[in-house]
Amino acid sequence: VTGSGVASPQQYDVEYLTPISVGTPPLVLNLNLDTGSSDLWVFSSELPPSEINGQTVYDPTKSTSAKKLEGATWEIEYGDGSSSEGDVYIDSVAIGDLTVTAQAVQAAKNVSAEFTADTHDDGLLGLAFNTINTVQPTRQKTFYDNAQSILDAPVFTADLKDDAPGHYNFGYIDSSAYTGNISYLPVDSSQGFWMFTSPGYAISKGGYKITEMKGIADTGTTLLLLPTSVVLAYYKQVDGARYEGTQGGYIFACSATLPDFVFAVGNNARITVPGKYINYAPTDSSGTTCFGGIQKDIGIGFSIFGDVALKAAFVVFDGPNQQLGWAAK
Ligand SMILES: NCc1ccc(-c2ccco2)nc1
Repeated sequence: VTGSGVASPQQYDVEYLTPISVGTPPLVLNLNLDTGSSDLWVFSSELPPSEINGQTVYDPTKSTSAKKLEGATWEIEYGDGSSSEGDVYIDSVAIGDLTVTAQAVQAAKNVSAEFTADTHDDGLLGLAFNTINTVQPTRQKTFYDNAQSILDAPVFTADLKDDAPGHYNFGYIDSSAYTGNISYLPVDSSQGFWMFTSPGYAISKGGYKITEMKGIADTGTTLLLLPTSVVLAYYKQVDGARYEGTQGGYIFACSATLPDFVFAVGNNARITVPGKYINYAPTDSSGTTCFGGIQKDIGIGFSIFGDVALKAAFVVFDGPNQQLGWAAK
C-alpha cells in the first residue's frame, strides 16, 4: 500500500497543510504534518466554542468507527509556546489511498490562542518517534508507525516547495521528484526526533567551513535555526543585517541581497538553500524591513532544519533503517 497527500503552504510558507480523512463517514481535516512531534491531535466538538475560529472539528459521536480510549489523556507544548490537550479515540485515518484503521486520534478539549487564531489548521499529525507521544497512561503510535507494516516500503518522504504545493508520500520514493542521488545519514532517535549531524556549511560562493551541526529535520518548524557561530557568519554577508531583540531575531532591508546557505550531507553531498528562501517575510505592513529565515538555535540544544531548509530538498524518512535521505530537486 502507498499513500500521497498534497502539502499546501499557508502564507509565507509558515506551515504546510495536508487533507487527511478521519472516521466514518470520512471527515476531511487539514492537518500540519509535523516530523518534530508525535501526537495526532485534532480540533474537536469537545472544545469550548470560544476556542474554535473557522476550523473543521472532529465529533467522535458522529463517527460510527470511533471508540473512546477510556482513561487516556494528552497534553502537549510546542517550541513556539503553543499548546493543546484533550482525550483520545481510536478511529480510522487515511492519507490518500493509505488507511490506518486503528489510529489514536487525540481530540482537543483545549487549545492555546495561537491555534485558535490559525483558522485553516485543523490540528497536527506527528511523524517523529513514538517515544515522545504524550498520551497517558499508555503512549500511542504515530500514523507512520502504524502504517509501516502495510506500506510497500517502510518510508515516507517530504517534498515541500517554496510558495507552491508539494507532497508527503508514504510507502514509496518518487524518483521523478528529485535530481541526482539521495544521500543517506544515520538518525539518532534517542530524543524522539529525526536527528542527524551535518559536518559543515558554506555561504554562497564562500569557502566550505567544517563545523558539526547536530539538528533535527522538522517540517513543523518554519525557519532554519542554527548555531550562533554559523548565524553570525551568515549575516556578516548581508549588508545592514542586525539582531533586533524586540523582533526576536535578525532583520535586514527587504531589498537586501541574501547569499545562499549550503549545508553538507555526509562528506560529499550538499543541499543549497537559495538566498530567496532566507528573506523570510516583512516585519510590518510597510515591507521595508524583513525577518531572516536563518535564526539562532539558542537554548534548544540542537539545530532545527525547518521548512526554510526542507523546501530546498527531497527528504526520505526511513524509520526501520534509522536513516534520513537528502536529495536536491
Ligand atoms: N512545531 C510544531 C508546531 C506546529 C504548529 C504550531 C502552531 C501554533 C499555532 C499554529 O500552529 N506550533 C507548533
